[in-house]
Amino acid sequence: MTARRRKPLRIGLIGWGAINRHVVRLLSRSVVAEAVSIVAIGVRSPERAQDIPADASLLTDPQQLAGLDLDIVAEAAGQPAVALWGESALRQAGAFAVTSAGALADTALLERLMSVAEAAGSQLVVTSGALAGIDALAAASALPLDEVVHAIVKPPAAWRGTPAERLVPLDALTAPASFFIGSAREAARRFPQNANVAVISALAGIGLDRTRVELIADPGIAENCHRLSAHGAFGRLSVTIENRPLADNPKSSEMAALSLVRMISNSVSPLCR
Ligand SMILES: NC(=O)C1=CN([C@@H]2O[C@H](COP(=O)(O)OP(=O)(O)OC[C@H]3O[C@@H](n4cnc5c(N)ncnc54)[C@H](OP(=O)(O)O)[C@@H]3O)[C@@H](O)[C@H]2O)C=CC1
Ligand SMILES: O=C([O-])CC(=O)C(=O)O
Repeated sequence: MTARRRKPLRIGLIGWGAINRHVVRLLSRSVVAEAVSIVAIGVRSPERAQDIPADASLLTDPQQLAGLDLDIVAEAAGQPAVALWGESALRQAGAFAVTSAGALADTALLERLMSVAEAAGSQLVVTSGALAGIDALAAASALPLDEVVHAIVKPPAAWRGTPAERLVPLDALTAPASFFIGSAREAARRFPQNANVAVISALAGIGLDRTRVELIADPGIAENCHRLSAHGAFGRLSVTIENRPLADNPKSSEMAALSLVRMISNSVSPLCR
């Protein structure tokens, strides 16, 4: 990404839940702590937004991003928040980093945000989220790709409160159960809290309709796992990551927060890695 490099980097966060709270904790202990400043937090329910960073303003309306001179607005608030905050973020900051990437399965929204970014000279950034291997998949897509398959395997608890409850007996499972096979677009639409990653792999590789996604509940694991495989003119890719779930939200992985921390650190550090 091409955020202006200066110190401190002025960051706005959208959402003050498990991921963004953890991002702030991790940044405050990191080597870039002095080089970043959380200046605003956009929330839906201000009465629930406890313990926000001392210098941050609490925002409830996207128009309040104006005048804050932001470098990055980083979203981790859920898919509806992307449409709600995205246009204003792209007009007011150098970059809008999306964690709820499933929102971008709506092609009209994706195209609208890209055209706002183009007009404003900013960037819509799809963070790698809970995934591993996205850098290689995106690089591989410069040559023809034949197939990308993404299996999302989570413990039954991570699928509670989602349509999986109607497709598989989550509490009675004794072995892994596959309950969805379909396109990345459909996975993200039906499982908005668990399959944002499907859109990340799709946008990196062969798109929302050609990327095949399988969803699995596995009572034998404690981690949120992603198995990504691809082949094409570049060769073959096969990557598995076993993510520790976040203590405050078992649907989300530690790595989703770590990816945001990496993106922010790379925007301010003299070494981008
Ligand atoms: N790309 C990836 O790999 C991953 C993506 N995700 C995505 O990240 C999202 C956030 O995850 P996580 O932090 O664990 O979720 P949480 O549920 O812990 O936190 C989400 C927070 O966002 C707030 N929120 C909801 N709507 C809005 C809005 N319109 N504007 C501002 N804030 C809002 C909620 O506030 P309240 O309810 O109090 O109003 C809540 O505090 C998930 O919903 C999912 O879409 C998650 C994991 C991995
Ligand atoms: O954290 C994960 O493993 C992935 C996830 O929840 C999502 O894509 O929404």
